[in-house]
Amino acid sequence: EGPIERAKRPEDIPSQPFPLLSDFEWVDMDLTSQEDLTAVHELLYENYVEDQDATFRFNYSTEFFNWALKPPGWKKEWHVGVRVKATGRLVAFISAVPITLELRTRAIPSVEINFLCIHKKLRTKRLAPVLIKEITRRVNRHDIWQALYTAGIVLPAPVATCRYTHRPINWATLHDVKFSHLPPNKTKAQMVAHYAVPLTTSTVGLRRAVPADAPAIHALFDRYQAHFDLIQTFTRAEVDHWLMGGESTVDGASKVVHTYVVETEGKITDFFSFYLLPFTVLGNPQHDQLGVAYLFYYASDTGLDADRFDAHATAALATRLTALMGDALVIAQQLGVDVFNALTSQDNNLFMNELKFGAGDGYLNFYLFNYKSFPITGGINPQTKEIDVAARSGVGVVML
Ligand SMILES: Cc1c(C(=O)c2nccn2C)oc2cccc(OCCCNCc3cccnc3)c12
Repeated sequence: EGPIERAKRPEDIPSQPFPLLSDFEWVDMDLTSQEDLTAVHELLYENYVEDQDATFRFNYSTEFFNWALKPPGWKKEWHVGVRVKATGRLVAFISAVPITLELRTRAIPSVEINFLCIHKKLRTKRLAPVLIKEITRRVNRHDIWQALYTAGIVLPAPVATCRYTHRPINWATLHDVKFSHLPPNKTKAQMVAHYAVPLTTSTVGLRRAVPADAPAIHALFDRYQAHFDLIQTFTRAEVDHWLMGGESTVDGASKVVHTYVVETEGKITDFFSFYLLPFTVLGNPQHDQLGVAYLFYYASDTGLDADRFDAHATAALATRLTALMGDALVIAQQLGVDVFNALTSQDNNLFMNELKFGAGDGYLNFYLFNYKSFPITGGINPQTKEIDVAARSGVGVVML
């Protein structure tokens, strides 16, 4: 395992931007300005990823970008836009944010590439490879040579493949928007009852995290995720940002990322987090938005000191995570979420059957740019693609 290309130096990298078609120009988006944040939001609102049937489109808010694109170490020159020279109209975007990866305990200073978006009217102009080459140049100029990215499509050699899973919370709405279907031998009332979630949480000591919890969360999280093969490691400032919300917080609470802790006798024994990212529903008379939560990072000290494959420790962790994530569903329901999404990564397979997560028909492939790695299990059987509960995933990193 290791870098593919021999190490270059920043001074070997061109200082001039990659050539663009003559009608277009590169622009560094200024995401400290509401105007540019809104321009990026609108471009993606109208042109970003949709599901197969063009029923749903991601709806990333400007608060979401304040969180996702401005972590510690963020750079304006890594928020790359393409404008039409004549009109100034934003027609494409790609971003990089700094992340420290660890692959089997080897630290890899990297970036995370995300939000590659090209206006629908400019597809098939081969703009995507140009955007990727330009963001690579801008990152290399800062002496970073590896990158993490995900895609629904299969490109050469994913480092891991995980499967989408969904836990319906508001089954009736999911049925209205044709995401969930009524099985032939069931009634709507039975489906609604099957997915009913309690109105209140049950874990003793569960509460919203506050900034003062960050050191304890950081210590627990470092210990917990040491057992995965591919993780994102966090500085204290990165815990403050990614788990406490950073700039997306208004009066201490983020509207995007929601983090909860379990405090038992003055000690933080567990935490979990999820982020809210709605879908725009296309062409539906009853609903134009779908409330979606995505499981983010979590940790528990249950069974932490045992060997990862110790059956008793695993069973104890499964029980604990089932209780915690059951409460995450309750909190998501209180926030108006219609479906709670998770991947087969992390230790999610330990609770998803018990909590009625169902396998989706989407897959998320993880890619490492310029780094050769042995494959990592994504929590599914490579042949059947079915969720493999026994094979807990080696993927600890979560991509937005
Ligand atoms: C996306 C997504 C969906 C859906 O598409 C979906 N849920 C309810 C209705 N729909 C249509 O379901 C998931 C389950 C787990 C993780 C996920 O995503 C993980 C993070 C995705 N990163 C963004 C991304 C962008 C482009 C391609 N792939 C991923 C998803």
